[in-house]
Amino acid sequence: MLKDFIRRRKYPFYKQPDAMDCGPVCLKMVARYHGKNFSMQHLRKLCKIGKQGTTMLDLIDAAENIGFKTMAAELEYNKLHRLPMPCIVHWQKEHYVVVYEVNNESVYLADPALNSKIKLDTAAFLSGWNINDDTQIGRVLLLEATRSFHEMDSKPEHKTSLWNLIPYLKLHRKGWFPIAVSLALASGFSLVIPLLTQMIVDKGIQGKNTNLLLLICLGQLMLFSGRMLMDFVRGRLLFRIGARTSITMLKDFLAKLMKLPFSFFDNRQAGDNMQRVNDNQRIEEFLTNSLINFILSAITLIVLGGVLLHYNWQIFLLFIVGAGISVIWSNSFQQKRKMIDQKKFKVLSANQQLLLEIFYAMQEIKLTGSEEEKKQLWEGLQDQSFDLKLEALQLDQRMQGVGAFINEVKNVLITYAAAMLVIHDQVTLGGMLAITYICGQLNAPVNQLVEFSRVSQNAAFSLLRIDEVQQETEEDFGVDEELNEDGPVDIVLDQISFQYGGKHSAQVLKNVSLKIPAGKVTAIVGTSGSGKTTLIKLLLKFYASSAGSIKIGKQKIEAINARSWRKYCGVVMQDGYVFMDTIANNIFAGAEVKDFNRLHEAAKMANMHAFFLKMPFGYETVVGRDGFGLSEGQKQRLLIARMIYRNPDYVFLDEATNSLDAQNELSIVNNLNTFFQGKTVLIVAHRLSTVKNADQIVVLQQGEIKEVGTHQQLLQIKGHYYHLIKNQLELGQ
Ligand SMILES: Nc1ncnc2c1ncn2[C@@H]1O[C@H](COP(=O)(O)OP(=O)(O)OP(=O)(O)O)[C@@H](O)[C@H]1O
Repeated sequence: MLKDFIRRRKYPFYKQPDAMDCGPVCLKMVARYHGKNFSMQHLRKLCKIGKQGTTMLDLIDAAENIGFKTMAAELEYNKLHRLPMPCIVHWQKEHYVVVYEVNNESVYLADPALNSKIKLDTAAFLSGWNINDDTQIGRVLLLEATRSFHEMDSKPEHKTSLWNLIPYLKLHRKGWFPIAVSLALASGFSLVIPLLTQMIVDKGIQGKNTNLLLLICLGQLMLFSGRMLMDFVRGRLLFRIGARTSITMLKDFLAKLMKLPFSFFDNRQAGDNMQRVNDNQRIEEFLTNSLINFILSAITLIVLGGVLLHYNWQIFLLFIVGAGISVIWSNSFQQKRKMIDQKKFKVLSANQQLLLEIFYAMQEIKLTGSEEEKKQLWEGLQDQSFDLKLEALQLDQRMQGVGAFINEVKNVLITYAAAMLVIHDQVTLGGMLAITYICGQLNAPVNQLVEFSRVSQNAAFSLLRIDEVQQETEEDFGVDEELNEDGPVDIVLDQISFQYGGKHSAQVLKNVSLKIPAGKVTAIVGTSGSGKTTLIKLLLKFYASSAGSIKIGKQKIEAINARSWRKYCGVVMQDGYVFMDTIANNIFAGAEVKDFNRLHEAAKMANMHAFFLKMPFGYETVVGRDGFGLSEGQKQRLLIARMIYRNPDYVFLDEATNSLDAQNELSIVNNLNTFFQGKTVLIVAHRLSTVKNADQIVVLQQGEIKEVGTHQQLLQIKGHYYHLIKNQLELGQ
């Protein structure tokens, strides 16, 4: 039994840093079980993790890449115990967990979304594993470590622990000295107070010495005042150190984020990055609160524990046994608490998701009349949440009630034992009071030490998550070449292929070869989803192609520093963003020189000058998400003005005029045609009016180039282009 317990404790467990990391973390746990340590960064890359996480096929590829022989199967529950363990199972149709052991009543599993391993009974396991409710069948990925796995070198994680905070703390050396002094004095106080208590009784009361009594009380008063003053000063110092450390860390974090490639943000949910900002706050809380509480508790325990031992070793032992039983009692509830936490977490996130959807989709809800449906969904979640809260409360009450009873029994026993010692003249009455005072003072530190182990684990995990971002390769790491700029040059794509995910994901671009000539306008047309935006993103170095090469003049795009390249590009994307800032600053965005004459010119070309002048504060009016509202068409024209102000050599427009009315479009397209003179331009558009004057038109269908030519040439061959724009021709555009 004990052997089983020890063995199970050794099963590796890792928590997933990001919402979509369950696949690679499961692989990490299984590899660790077999003795190899692979970093999350490495496994994430192998799993080709995207916003939707990893597919079973990509997980298999990744496992085979590190030397596992794999077999994926759909299997009946009663066969699970015969499989080689550990294995990975598909969980609740959207998640992966590791199963370490299966026996008659229970399944031991490691769910990376939780804080530690859990044991589930068969019914609970089946409810998460079953493919559907009527069967006892689920999906499993079996992994066998082969020779090549054992011969492979580990690629361990960059080492992170709470010690990594030391360089940050060193920045505030001066503040730590007074804190250390205040802690030393605090420990002195905790030593002196029980001794003073004893003196009051033994010397003051029993010796009927009123002067001494007064003196001790005065001394006690001064000690308390001193302690309060020190707590006050320490609180301030800690706040400064914690807040400054957190700001420095946050600054480093944001500086790093800005240097990361676009794919980093594309592959993660925004919530994961926000979570990392919260992680910084958690570390601040750890430094300013938990760490000092821990040190204080440890000092109090050592000093008061020593004094108690000095008074009487039997009472000391009684205290240790009592405290030990109470800690074991609270720990015995861990498993149940974890399971309730898991359910609570799910309900909470579903609740948050639903509320967000209700706020964002209010228009659709009203239009479709689904108010009642959404309300019922929400109420259902509230009922579940209520049941879980009640369950948690009952558990807590049982735990705390019995815990308090154990504590009281311990206190009564100690009082009884101390009283017996007084009766047998082994301890004075003052000594007895000092002992009960000490035992009372020791309860809180014991609980705080237990709590600290949990808080420090969370802080270490937060630090790991922040450090993971610090370890990511920067967009321009080792890429120093500037663009050789003597005016625009040709951009040449040679056999470009691209997939967003792993090798099993869809090919978005297939062998695309294309010359975008310097100083000319190239238009790309094609049905929705044919890869037009993706092509622009490759040209802007947001992604690297899976195969083939892109050259800007004679330089390979991958050799050119991305920031240097983008300096020469003016882009209006389909989902371009208007910052919450003034109109002027929105147009100046990223510009080194702020020239108001040029700003007005750009706005005029985008047909927005007159409109901006009519705004409440003209060009100083704040627009954007929470600013003054702009229509889609006005937003697009502002983005066009921004692009014009940059006066780039290379222009990329992705459906930049699709929200404009015919009148505005005509006039802006005319202005742009003048602006395009001498620039290399790539336009993605559906509207005939935007593309027909292009020097060359490229037709992209399902990631492949089908036709290239001028409007007239393509009309004549009556192929893909003709069919794409036929309706617009008939409409006479
Ligand atoms: N970040 C992404 N991750 C995974 N797949 C993506 C991503 N972005 C686009 N895709 C997929 O790539 C394919 C091409 O998308 P893309 O946006 O390039 O098409 P498009 O031709 O610009 O379409 P539209 O005319 O509708 O804007 C689509 O099937 C889309 O689902």
